[in-house]
Amino acid sequence: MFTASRNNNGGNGPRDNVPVPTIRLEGEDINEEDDKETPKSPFTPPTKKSIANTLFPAPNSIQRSLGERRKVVLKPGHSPLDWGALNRKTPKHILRGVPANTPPPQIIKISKDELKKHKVQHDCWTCINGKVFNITPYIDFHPGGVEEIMKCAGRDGTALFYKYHSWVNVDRMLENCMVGILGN
Ligand code: HEM
Repeated sequence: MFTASRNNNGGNGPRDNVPVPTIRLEGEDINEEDDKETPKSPFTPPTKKSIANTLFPAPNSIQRSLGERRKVVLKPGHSPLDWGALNRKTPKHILRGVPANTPPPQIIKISKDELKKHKVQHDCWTCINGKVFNITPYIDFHPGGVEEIMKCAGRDGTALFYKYHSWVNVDRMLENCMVGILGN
């Protein structure tokens, strides 16, 4: 007799305890073995509580340990994807906020006094892990809101940054906004 069965393991062999449906073609012989009642599913249906406990972020993640997520509504055109697009089409010196012929950020030293001068929304720098970034163009794109990101304006924001989101890749996100390296 022909039975078409398919495991739910991507076709790589049967999985333990998982019922496999049997499809019978019309007019074919019935084998008693096949006629047994389908075993009960080993899965219990999810409840609201179990869904809340299993969705992203994972229950034991850093995100959860911070309590309620505090994302804000961003202005239209300010999603993370829009930030990516802006980075692709904007010349780097504009994102860095420096003249076009400025040497690469890796060889520019910035003093703490200079960093302090850039602490307003239209001219805002911060330092994370020793790298100074011009965050002026990013402020409106920050998923945590303007008020939060402005707490690191004109100063070293490393501790605050890691307190809220150690998982965010700041070097990648702000790579085109890097002004220089923090000196003394
Ligand atoms: C300058 C560098 C910063 C960058 C590039 C940055 C980037 C981000 C990104 C990408 C997210 C979304 C995270 C996610 O969805 O998983 C986020 C959320 C957030 N950020 Fe920042 N951030 C910066 C600085 C800060 C600072 C200084 C603070 C606080 C004083 C802060 C507070 C927050 C908060 C509260 C959220 C929402 C967290 C959540 O989703 O639960 N951020 N930030």
